[in-house]
Amino acid sequence: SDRTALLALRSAVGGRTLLLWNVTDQNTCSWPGIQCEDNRVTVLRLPGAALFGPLPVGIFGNLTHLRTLSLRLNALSGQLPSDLSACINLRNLYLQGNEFSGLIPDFLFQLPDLVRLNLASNNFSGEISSGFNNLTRLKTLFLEKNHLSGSIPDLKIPLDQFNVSNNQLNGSVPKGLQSFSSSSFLGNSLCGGPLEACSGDLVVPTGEVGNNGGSGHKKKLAGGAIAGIVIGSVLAFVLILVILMLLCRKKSAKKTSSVDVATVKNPEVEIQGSKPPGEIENGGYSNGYTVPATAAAVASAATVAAGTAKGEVSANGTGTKKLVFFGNAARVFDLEDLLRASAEVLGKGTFGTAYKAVLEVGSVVAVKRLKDVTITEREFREKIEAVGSMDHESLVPLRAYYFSRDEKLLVYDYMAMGSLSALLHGNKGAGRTPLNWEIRSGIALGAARGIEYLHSQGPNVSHGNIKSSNILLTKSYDARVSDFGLAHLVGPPSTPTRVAGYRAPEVTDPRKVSHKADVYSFGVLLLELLTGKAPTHSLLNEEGVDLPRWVQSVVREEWTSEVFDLELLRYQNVEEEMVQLLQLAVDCAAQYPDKRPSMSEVTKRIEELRQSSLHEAVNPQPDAAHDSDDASSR
Ligand SMILES: Nc1ncnc2c1ncn2[C@@H]1O[C@H](COP(=O)(O)OP(=O)(O)OP(=O)(O)O)[C@@H](O)[C@H]1O
Repeated sequence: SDRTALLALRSAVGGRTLLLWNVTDQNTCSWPGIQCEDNRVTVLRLPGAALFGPLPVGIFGNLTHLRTLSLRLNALSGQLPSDLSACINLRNLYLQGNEFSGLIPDFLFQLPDLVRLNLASNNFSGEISSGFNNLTRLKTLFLEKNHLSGSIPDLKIPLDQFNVSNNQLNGSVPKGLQSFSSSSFLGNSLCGGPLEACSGDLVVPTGEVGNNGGSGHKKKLAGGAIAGIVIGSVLAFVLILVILMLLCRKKSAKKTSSVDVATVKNPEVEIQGSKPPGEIENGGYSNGYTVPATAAAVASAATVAAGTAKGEVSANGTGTKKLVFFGNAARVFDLEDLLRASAEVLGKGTFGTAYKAVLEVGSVVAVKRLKDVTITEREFREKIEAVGSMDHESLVPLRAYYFSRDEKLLVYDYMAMGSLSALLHGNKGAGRTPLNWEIRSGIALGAARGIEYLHSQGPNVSHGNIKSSNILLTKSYDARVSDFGLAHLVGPPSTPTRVAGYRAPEVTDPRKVSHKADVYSFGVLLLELLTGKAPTHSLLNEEGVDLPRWVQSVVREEWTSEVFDLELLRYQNVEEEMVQLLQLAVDCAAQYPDKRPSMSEVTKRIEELRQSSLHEAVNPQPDAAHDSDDASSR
């Protein structure tokens, strides 16, 4: 049984479990570091518990329901016990910071559910097996600081995190791993990818210069070859310049009033729109980042468009170079107004750059300049019409759009308080409105209603990119969901976002997102709202777990002291409701889609718990009321 196995572990490697575990307590599941489901041990966490010596065979063969095993930072040694292969439900295996040795055993590759594997800082030796390719769900692989040798196999699994630094590896970094930074590979004899190019990468086909075919030595280029390359490059550059100049002349002679926006790309705006590295990050704290522009970025697109749009509306509505508005009474400004507006950069996102444009009449709009739109104009218009027809008080309204070959603009209502992301993680200085329970639970409810509305449009309508920078706030902190329907307008991101944080585990193509995947992302958003921690924060703790797993790893009794944002804790009278909302967040972020509630259920639960907290604030109830509530819900 699980109990026998735990007792065997205790007597084999002892450590602090000798003090921690009260063996007279028959309820093994209440022992520190242990969590159970249906009376079977699913989580065993004994980090830094002074465990010592080899793990004998005969223990883990019984703990077959284990999902998380963390024995990091102990002094365990020897080979990994072969009966660990029986733990086929294992998802998280954290063994870093021990003295394990021998080969990385093949049985690990037979654990189909493994998501996180950390074997760093041990004495493992031998080669890294291509058997890791069997672990199709693996997201994190840490093997740094061991004695691993040989070359790195080409791993084709979609890893979020990977590190093999400080081993004795050689050869080149395989293609599939080249997007990781050099720090993942340093301290080896590796080359290629983020590291220095491998010798042999530069093959110059002349008699005296080039690779000698396998000796591994890089031959220096001869002086003559270098001169040849330089002169050749300069000539090619001059030739391109001449061609460009000729082309430009031809074009301007042809017509002074070109029809296409593409010809008036405003270099000034381009510069102002580009971000200084590190300052504006996708999903980061970009709100409030302002670069005053003499003319809006949108104006660059609008300049010619406005000049040519008048009277050029074609009968079918396509091919027009003008703003297309949604709704009946919405046409309160036109391209010329946008042209005269002053603009500032709000931030750069997955789909392009967002600007704030202040119109001369005083109204303010947000303009999103889309990049990487690969679909045809017809498809674009069809899809954007569908987005524009969405109408709900918890969505950021899309007012208008503009389409030309080189410029695609979306015009939204401007949300004065910026994004939830900026509010939670941005300026925490004095003068900021404290984010109390009422505000946070109200934001949760507004966002839930917006997503519920989107889902009510049909089984194929999902948001696909729920995160805190896409929840925007009005002056009165009402939440509005933004960026819906955009994933279908643009091509796949050129660089896949590695640590998405919000993305459900089953999602492989970010454009194919189900209702249940939105629910997962909303769960992460709720956790962010309650903990104040950003889910994209690199390593939430030393184990590199994501926000949902971190919250789950903290026992429920300790949620109040360990998990909640300190600012929120000042409002003690709503502790029970806070715990309920956290439980809802955990339910939403369940690993398996079928276990997650629907958005309408989510909205209902938030409404209920908010009602009880508001009621309580007005009519404080004695504790007994809670007890009876609990009893009835059990
Ligand atoms: N309608 C709006 N009103 C006010 N601010 C906005 C509006 N739309 C976007 N922003 C701001 O502009 C920033 C960039 O937005 P954008 O939607 O382009 O990127 P993102 O939300 O960070 O990422 P993604 O494109 O992946 O959704 C956001 O952080 C938000 O603060």
